[in-house]
Amino acid sequence: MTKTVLVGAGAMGEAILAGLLKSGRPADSLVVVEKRAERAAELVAAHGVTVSDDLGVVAGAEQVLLAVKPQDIFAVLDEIAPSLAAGQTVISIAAGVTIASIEARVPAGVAVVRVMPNTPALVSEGISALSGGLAATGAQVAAAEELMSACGTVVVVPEKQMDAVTAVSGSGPAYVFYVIDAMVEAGVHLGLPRPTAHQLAVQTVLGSAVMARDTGTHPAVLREQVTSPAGTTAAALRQLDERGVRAAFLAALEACRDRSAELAGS
Ligand SMILES: NC(=O)C1=CN([C@@H]2O[C@H](COP(=O)(O)OP(=O)(O)OC[C@H]3O[C@@H](n4cnc5c(N)ncnc54)[C@H](OP(=O)(O)O)[C@@H]3O)[C@@H](O)[C@H]2O)C=CC1
Ligand SMILES: O=C(O)[C@@H]1CCC=N1
Repeated sequence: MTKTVLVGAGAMGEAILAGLLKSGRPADSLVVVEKRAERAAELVAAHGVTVSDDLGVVAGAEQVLLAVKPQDIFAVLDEIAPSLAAGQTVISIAAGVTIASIEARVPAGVAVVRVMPNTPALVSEGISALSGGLAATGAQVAAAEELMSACGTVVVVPEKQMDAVTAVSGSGPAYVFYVIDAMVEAGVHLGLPRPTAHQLAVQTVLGSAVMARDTGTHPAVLREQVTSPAGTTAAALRQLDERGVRAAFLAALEACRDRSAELAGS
């Protein structure tokens, strides 16, 4: 029996697929559904997995992981519902889409688990927040946790926190890449060769994240440790404060949360 069927191997689906395979998950325990022949060939060549254009392959799978856009998920659910049966688990990573709206479209006894992953899953450094639905047993939620743990850290959260989670970690890598890109461009502006600016910016973000994680020290304290009296960092941070960067982050994450909530009805 195929253990897991992945429906949708776009940016996030392929990152999860790569994370699963990198963690040692056997390729023959996975089937990917992809309708476009050209994309299917790419996935076979890159990952050595079985790719089908038939959503009927979900029949009998232990887990069906839906990685399609929120705007497409209900059409996919309506198409696969006749092939699903009690005991299977549908895992959705669609932003905003609620567990109840999925449960309403699958047969009774099909477990639903909602997950918000992020793209660092590709390098097994992702973080996924996960909530189980009404029909999901402890064992089914644990199996979903195990699946996602191949892509990095997993935390279980109440579903009502999912829009906020999306604002912090689901969309979060985009903010970090934005910061890296801005630091590289600024470094080039200051006269550094682009490869040097890139290496300095990426390792600085990586080292800072590892330090925040491994020391457990509050980021404000870590920031103070960099900020010598009347020094260079204080001059830089003053510019960030004067230009409203902290307020911009709050507004950005609020907009993200609100868009996630809107997608519930997509
Ligand atoms: N990108 C991210 O960082 C994150 C995304 N998510 C969620 O993941 C989901 C996917 O997002 P993302 O990867 O960015 O989007 P993409 O558009 O990159 O991927 C969506 C994929 O779904 C495929 N698809 C659509 N309909 C079907 C179908 N009927 N059968 C099989 N495949 C289908 C598309 O194929 P085709 O191109 O051939 O139409 C495409 O490959 C969304 O719900 C999003 O909210 C969650 C967390 C993070
Ligand atoms: O931009 C999006 O809608 C998706 C959901 C979280 C990250 N990317």
